[in-house]
Formats: sequence, structure tokens, C-alpha cells
Amino acid sequence: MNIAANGSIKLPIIDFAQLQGPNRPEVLKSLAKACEEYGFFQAINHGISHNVIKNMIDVAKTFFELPFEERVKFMSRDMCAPVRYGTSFNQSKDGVFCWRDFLKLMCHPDVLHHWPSSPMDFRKEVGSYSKQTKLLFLSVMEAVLESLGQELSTEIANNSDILEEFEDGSQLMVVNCYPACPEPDLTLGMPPHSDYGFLTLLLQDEVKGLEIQHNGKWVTVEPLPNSFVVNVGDHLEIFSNGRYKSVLHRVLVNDSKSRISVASLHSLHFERMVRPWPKLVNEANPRRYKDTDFASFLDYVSSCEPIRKNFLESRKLT
Ligand SMILES: O=C(O)CCC(=O)C(=O)O
Ligand SMILES: [Fe+2]
Repeated sequence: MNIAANGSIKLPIIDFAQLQGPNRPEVLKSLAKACEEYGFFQAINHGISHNVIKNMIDVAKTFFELPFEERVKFMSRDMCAPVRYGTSFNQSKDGVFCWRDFLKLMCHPDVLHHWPSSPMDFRKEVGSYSKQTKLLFLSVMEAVLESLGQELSTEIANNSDILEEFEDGSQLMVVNCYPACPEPDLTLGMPPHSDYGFLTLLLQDEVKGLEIQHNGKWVTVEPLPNSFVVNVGDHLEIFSNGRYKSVLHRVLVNDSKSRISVASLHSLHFERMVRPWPKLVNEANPRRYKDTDFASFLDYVSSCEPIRKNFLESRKLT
């Protein structure tokens, strides 16, 4: 068992340097197992430099320390706004507020001029971080597709068409700040939820707080310096026809340290339909989810609280 007495979990580690070498088939098997059993893994030797990571965390901290008048300029109820600052989970819907400030940034090249220009190096540092995480996402996604197709014939398992679509896919960065909280037991940093995209690449600073649900229990993910926590999102659960699971996670706060995390959510282009990969659907394994697009997700979250896995549940074929 990978759970320590203090309730923390050792997530499976995927070494990206190994993935590029002769051990690729074995690493792909571990990747498949991690996505099936945990919905989460930690990526190490991923190729993103320590500096890029450090500068991202530093500039995020500085942004959240700006005077409120500066930050409030980016407050918006429009879920499609290229930049959105807010508090809680969804401040216009939440019955109970969460102890969190967030900044959501769409990363399409056409919208970068909407990003905050203060602090001065914000666009430069966040720009290079987002480009590098996109490249990392593409190599993780390539491995995920290969892991899903490992039992298929080489011809069927060719993934170049779908990989091209991911190059032009969506990327949303969610920069989270959880200030130290005087009453940490009375609130959460983020309620239990699953992420909507294919994969989320999460960077957390050295303060713990992230918990995932594993075998019905909440377990803490210990921060591992310079690694990324990667998790399966709803779209990958649909695409894999239920083989890889998007797992519930939440964030706890503490009374002494503030915490920063940066979640980079990746999917197909916002206008594309997500559906079970036809290669994985057959008589023995019939389609288990409806076609899903981003517009139906937005309709759903604007009509009710998007907590737990409600949205995904609504996409299941029974
Ligand atoms: O702060 C964290 O560790 C998790 C953040 C998260 O789950 C999210 O932004 O979707
Ligand atoms: Fe999340």
C-alpha cells in the first residue's frame, strides 16, 4: 500500500527521461496502471527547467500581492473571458465560499495581450511557462494515446491524426493562491471536483494541501520539488471510454502558510466534440459516454454548482 500513517500517498512516478529511451514499453505500462488505479501520477525529468518553474511561482505570488484595485480589473462573470480573476470556486454560484483567489488565463496566442501587464515580467514568465507546459502536455498525451493503444495492431494504433488536433487544442491556466486561514477546519481551498479537460499538469509549491480520493478515502499528495502532478480529466475518461478515470480531488488550507499552485488544463479545441475513441469501442466494449462539447459543459456549470463529478455523470450512457 502506498499510503503512509499520516494519510499521505506516494503517487506513481513516471520518469520522462526513461520514457524517451529503450524502456518506453515498460514505462507506458506503468502509465496505464497509474491512470487506471489513481487517475494521477507525478512526472519527473520532464524537461521544464527549474528556472521557468521558479519564475512562474514567483510572478504568481507577486500578482496576488498586488493591491486589490489592480486585481479586481480582471474580475468577470463571463466564463469565456480570456482572463478571469475571482475568489472561492465559482463566486457567483457557491453557497459556501472557499478560501482561495484564482486567476484563469486562456492561453491561445490571440488573447495573450489581455493578460495582466503587472507585475512587469508577468507576460514574459507566464508566457514561457505556458509554452513549455503545452509541449510537455503533448508528450504526455502522446504517451497516453500509445498506452491506450498498446493492445491494438500497429496500423490501428497510429495516433498522428489526433495528436495534430491536440497541437491546436485548448489550454487554460488556473493560478491558485490559498492564503493562510485562521480557521482551516471550517473551510476548504477548493471543494471536491474533477477537471474537465484531457489532462491537467499541476505545479504546486512546497506547501501541501492537495488531496485526492483513493479507494474512498482522502489522501494527501506530498509536494515533490520540480515535479508535475498529472491527472486524468473528464474528457480523457470519455475518450478512453471509461478505462482511465478522472478522479475527485480537493484542497485543504492551513493556518500558517499561504500556498500557490498552477493548474494547466488541456483539451481539444473548444469547438471540437469529445467522444470515446472509435478504436476502443467494439461489441465487447460498447460506447459508454455521449458526445460532449465545451458549450454543453458551460451550459451545465452556469445552471448548477459544478462540484464532484456531476457533469461527467450527466454524460454517461446508461
Ligand atoms: O491547488 C491544487 O493543488 C489543485 C488545484 C486544482 O485542482 C485545480 O485548479 O483544478
Ligand atoms: Fe482540479
